[in-house]
Amino acid sequence: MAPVKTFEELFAELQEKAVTRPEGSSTVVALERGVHFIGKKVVEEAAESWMAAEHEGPERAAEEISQLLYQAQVLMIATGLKLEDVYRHL
Ligand SMILES: N=c1c2ncn([C@@H]3O[C@H](COP(=O)(O)OP(=O)(O)OP(=O)(O)O)[C@@H](O)[C@H]3O)c2ncn1[C@@H]1O[C@H](COP(=O)(O)O)[C@@H](O)[C@H]1O
Repeated sequence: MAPVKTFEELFAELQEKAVTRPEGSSTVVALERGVHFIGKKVVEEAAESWMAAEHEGPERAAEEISQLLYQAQVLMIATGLKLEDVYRHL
């Protein structure tokens, strides 16, 4: 089983990709396409999370929610936000 990645670890990984811009990174492609594109992905994954939770069971819901968290992080990076900027509203 692959090691578990935390929310903070994923964010640090994405921040580094945003700086180093490695080839083949889906995050870099999304950042190049911009906030409008990423925003649509957030909405898409939110809808898929809802549908999975209501109709497809917890395992599928977990998969879709992980993608929602990923897309939310990409949106934060595209907007120039750090985790702390969001956490202080929690
Ligand atoms: N957790 C994710 C993650 N979740 C979703 N996605 C991508 O988000 C994009 C949009 O999702 P879509 O649902 O539209 O894509 P799709 O092909 O239709 O997939 P399905 O929803 O149909 O399954 C796809 O390219 C997914 O690969 C992710 N891309 C990357 N990560 C992680 O982010 C890190 C950096 O990844 P790279 O930037 O690709 O190196 C790595 O740790 C990755 O595991």
